[in-house]
Amino acid sequence: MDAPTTTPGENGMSGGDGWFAPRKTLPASPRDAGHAVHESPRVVAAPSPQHRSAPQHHGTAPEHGPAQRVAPGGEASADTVLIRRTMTEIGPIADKVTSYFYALLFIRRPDLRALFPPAMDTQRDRLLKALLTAAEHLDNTPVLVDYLRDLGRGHRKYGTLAEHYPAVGECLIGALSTYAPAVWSPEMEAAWVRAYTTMAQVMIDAAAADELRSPAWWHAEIVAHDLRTPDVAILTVRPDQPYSFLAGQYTSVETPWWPRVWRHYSFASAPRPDGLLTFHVKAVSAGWVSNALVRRARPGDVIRLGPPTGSMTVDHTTDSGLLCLGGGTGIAPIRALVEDVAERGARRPVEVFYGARTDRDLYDIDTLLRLQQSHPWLSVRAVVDQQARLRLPDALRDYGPWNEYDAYLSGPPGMIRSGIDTLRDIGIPSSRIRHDSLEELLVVGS
Ligand SMILES: NC(=O)C1=CN([C@@H]2O[C@H](COP(=O)(O)OP(=O)(O)OC[C@H]3O[C@@H](n4cnc5c(N)ncnc54)[C@H](O)[C@@H]3O)[C@@H](O)[C@H]2O)C=CC1
Repeated sequence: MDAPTTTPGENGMSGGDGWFAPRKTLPASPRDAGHAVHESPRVVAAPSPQHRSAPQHHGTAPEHGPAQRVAPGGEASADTVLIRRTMTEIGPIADKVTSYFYALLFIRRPDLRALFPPAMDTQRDRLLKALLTAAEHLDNTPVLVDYLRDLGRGHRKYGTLAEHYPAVGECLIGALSTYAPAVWSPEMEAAWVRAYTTMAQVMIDAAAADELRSPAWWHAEIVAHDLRTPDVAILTVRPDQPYSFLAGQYTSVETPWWPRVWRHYSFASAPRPDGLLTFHVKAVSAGWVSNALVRRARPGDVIRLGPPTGSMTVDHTTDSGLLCLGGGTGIAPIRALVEDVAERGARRPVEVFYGARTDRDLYDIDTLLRLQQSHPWLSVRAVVDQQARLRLPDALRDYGPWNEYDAYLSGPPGMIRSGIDTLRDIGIPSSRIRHDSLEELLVVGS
């Protein structure tokens, strides 16, 4: 059943003006943000241990959140239980559900096809990951609201408008109800409608607020292209308008050769007075964007950038040391963090472990060693797989103690996972470990 068989209005769904119609205007004050669709008072469940450590975004703390039907004592709310039941049901057939969802959407709203890339492979993955992430955090209001606000802001660059959300919601429910018939019921549908409507409103409000402050995207001219290894290039770009971000964050990049295909890259420098931005890009197999940026891009080419995002930033309210692990091109944001500490003039110890498979892959070691020479508080150690007794995260065990340090991890997802285990094992609490979202990393740099 891969082809859509429903037509608009089936599955109890109305047309574009149906029950998903969102409020399009900005709330009167920031305190009203996200409130419009709530019927019950705000109740925030205790964050799960896994997320208690999640660093806060640098913006204002979220005040309101979706999915307010939270049971007392931090148990999952009735809606969350229902929604997770659907997710369990569709998990094994997720590919089919997402294909069906997009087929429904493009049949009902052919005009929306132009917002998506010609090839939909990664896009399919992303929808599912966004859904799973939202479902996972449904009762964890601050985390979910942060996530949705980022998602709403990030969707501006695709040309997403408030009026698109009803169609997306209806097709999503159409796909879920078709592929989860065993668990689907009027209650299940009502839970999804409530959750989607509220989540969509948070995204719409975040996008509307962002529109008052920032462009939807920036054009940026490549001003330098430095091929450091046959596969790794360092690109320096000049945005056409001021671009403000924090060291440790990342953004999305679109090349002229693959329109509407966006990939994430971290800023490899702290904000500079000349406004230039730097990215480290490794060409990976089947990576359209990364291959274009490494092998095809030249000074003078113009790329597009989305807004900055990510919370792997330095907490300047403490003077704890920074323990930084950068694997491969994951060293990019670590270098930005080092520059950030240097610019503040703080004498906090910063210990960088730079992991690579071979000597040749340590493409940025010279810069880091130069920084080490001029900053006595900085120590840089290279861990090369071919020579090391221990792989990158395990190498930490030979040094320390690390109990006065905040840890920053950046690199391949496997390295981050084993890094988290090692750090916990050597006594660094989760609340002091920072890294980018693993979901995002799966498409970083491809
Ligand atoms: N370009 C950028 O701005 C950023 C890139 N990244 C991510 O960094 C990664 C860089 O890839 P490559 O340069 O090819 O790195 P790589 O695969 O060559 O590995 C770099 C280091 O990580 C270690 N490592 C890899 N897998 C491991 C595992 N499962 N357990 C323990 N250690 C492991 C290796 O031993 C090596 O020391 C990509 O996944 C990219 O998405 C992350 C943040 C920013």
